[in-house]
Amino acid sequence: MSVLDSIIDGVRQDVAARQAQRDLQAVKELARRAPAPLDAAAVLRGDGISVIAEVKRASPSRGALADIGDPAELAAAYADGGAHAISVLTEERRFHGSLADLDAVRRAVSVPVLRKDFVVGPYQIHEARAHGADIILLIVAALDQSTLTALLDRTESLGMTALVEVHTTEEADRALEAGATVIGVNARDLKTLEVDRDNFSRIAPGLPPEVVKIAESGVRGPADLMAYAGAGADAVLVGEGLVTAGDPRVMVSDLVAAGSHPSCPKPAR
Ligand SMILES: O=P(O)(O)OC[C@@H](O)[C@@H](O)c1c[nH]c2ccccc12
Repeated sequence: MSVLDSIIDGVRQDVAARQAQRDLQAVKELARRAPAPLDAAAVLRGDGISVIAEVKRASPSRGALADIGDPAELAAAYADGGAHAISVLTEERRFHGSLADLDAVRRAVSVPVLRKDFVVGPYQIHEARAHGADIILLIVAALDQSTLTALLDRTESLGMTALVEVHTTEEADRALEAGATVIGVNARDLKTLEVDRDNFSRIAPGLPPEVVKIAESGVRGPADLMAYAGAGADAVLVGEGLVTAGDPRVMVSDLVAAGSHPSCPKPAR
């Protein structure tokens, strides 16, 4: 079984346990009462290269990454450094995240918030909305085509933005077929956990100009952001580099400065 399959197995069990506590109707009601979602796609498409800064406690490849302390403080430091959006891992078993982390971050920042998890069904989307998320991650490799399409439609019907994650050109075709308008190319293969930063430049140029393109994983500093920008990225998603940085606020502001510098390449559209 691949790493991805085993993560999904655990996620299905955890979702079933939560759903037994609070059913879909109840979560939908909470979602309806949440403040309206922000237009994240507009933020990410804005001038310069946007930075999505991730609250990431651990990963399957590295184990515990850093003692991040209070996730609200970390998220506030990211926002203070100029992050355009904040990603919060909520998967518990491998990433040590939680919905409590999402709540804490939502209360701490006013920029768009991404719930980063392994979404397998509509329950998690309403749940994300109920906890104040504006963006949801949908991983093409984890979903069959009809489920992907249904989950994308569900996300949009709640006024949220779907970040549809791909790792190959075949997956990118499936994302477009499903109607994705924001596509993330992950440098990390979720089946082997190997990182290949050139993956973005192989896949992104084949995507339509109007699609918002996000380069995910492997950004260690401004040079990686510039390289992704040169290959057409609208935004970068950065986790490990930030949680292990001595001063996350300063690192975010260095990335934001690089991404808004006149010499930084802009996506052609
Ligand atoms: O820590 P990194 O290399 O900066 O990567 C961040 C982000 O791209 C990564 O956490 C990620 C991308 N897609 C995912 C899907 C599930 C869990 C995690 C991820």
